Amino acid sequence: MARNNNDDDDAIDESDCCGNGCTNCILDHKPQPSQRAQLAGKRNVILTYANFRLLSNEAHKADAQVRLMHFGYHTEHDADDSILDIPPGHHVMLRTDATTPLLRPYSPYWSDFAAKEFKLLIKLQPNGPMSSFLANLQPLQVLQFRGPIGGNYVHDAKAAKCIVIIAQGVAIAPTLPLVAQILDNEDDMNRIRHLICAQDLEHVYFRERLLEFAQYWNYSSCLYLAHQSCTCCDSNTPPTDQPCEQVRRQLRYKEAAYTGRLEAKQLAAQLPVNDADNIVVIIAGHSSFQREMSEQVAKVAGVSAGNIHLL
Ligand SMILES: Cc1cc2nc3c(=O)[nH]c(=O)nc-3n(C[C@H](O)[C@H](O)[C@H](O)COP(=O)(O)OP(=O)(O)OC[C@H]3O[C@@H](n4cnc5c(N)ncnc54)[C@H](O)[C@@H]3O)c2cc1C
Repeated sequence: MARNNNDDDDAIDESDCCGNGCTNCILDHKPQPSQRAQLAGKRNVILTYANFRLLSNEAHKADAQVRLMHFGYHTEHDADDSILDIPPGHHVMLRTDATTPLLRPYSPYWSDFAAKEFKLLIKLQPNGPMSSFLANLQPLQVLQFRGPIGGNYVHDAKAAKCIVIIAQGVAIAPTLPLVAQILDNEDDMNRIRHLICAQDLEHVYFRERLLEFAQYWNYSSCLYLAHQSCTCCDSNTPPTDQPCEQVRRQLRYKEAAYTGRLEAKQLAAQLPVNDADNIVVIIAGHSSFQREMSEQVAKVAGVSAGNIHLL
């Protein structure tokens, strides 16, 4: 059961941190009133812990441990003076004290400003305390979220750079609003290379959405499928630049894939040569993945730390 929201001041202290060493910790990135909310003259409901009701909870077709959860703002006194603003690339903190107090960050892949709703893609971790709690959620159950937290990457629509977005597994979620923001703005001349690391094609989340993105002149993507199986290759078959015929037949128009991990050689092929100042790299994934990828992009393309952003 969610707590009553009677502590709704905006103070942040040590107890607001989940202790997992997040790159964008709430202690350094306090939720700030958004420009959009200020322009609209409205209150952003999520700036302090707010109640959200679970509207739907679907298992992903390839993996029952991956859930698509849709939440809507819940209040008994909803005067129309509020909005929900979670800018692209930001996350929110989920707080629960069902059994013991727990705090965990989650990154919405979709949110609606006026309807005050958002969606999460959640991978339930074996034996994870928050995962166990989420696995047993009931329809319409009310949870408490606070945010938006982030701001490590501030997009410049006038920059005309090559934005390389590297996403691992469910961490593709916060990269979708970032991509959509660029593609939806006709005046934005930045180009996006979306490098998506997944175990296999079945685990490429939001594949249809990625195919929609591929219609735009300034978007391209490549899937890195570390454990793609087929009947023609075995574990001794070395990865090649082109997937085998069987995997190729499963790809859709404008879909590029590589059956292996994204490593230095593949990164070097994706990053523009001798143009480090015009490359911006955004990395979404587990902290060890973020560390490894940051080191690789710095090494293979000389991208400076200031142009590498971790979500
Ligand atoms: C900024 C940020 C945003 C996040 N957004 C999302 C999101 O949108 N969806 C989502 O499912 N999770 C997300 N996470 C992870 C999430 O906060 C929890 O860690 C996760 O749900 C597990 O919580 P837990 O309490 O069940 O298990 P924990 O006790 O936190 O973790 C259990 C085990 O799983 C490992 N683990 C946790 N997360 C991952 C991961 N992503 N990949 C591989 N191993 C992992 C931990 O290292 C640990 O060994 C995000 C994390 C951060 C830092």
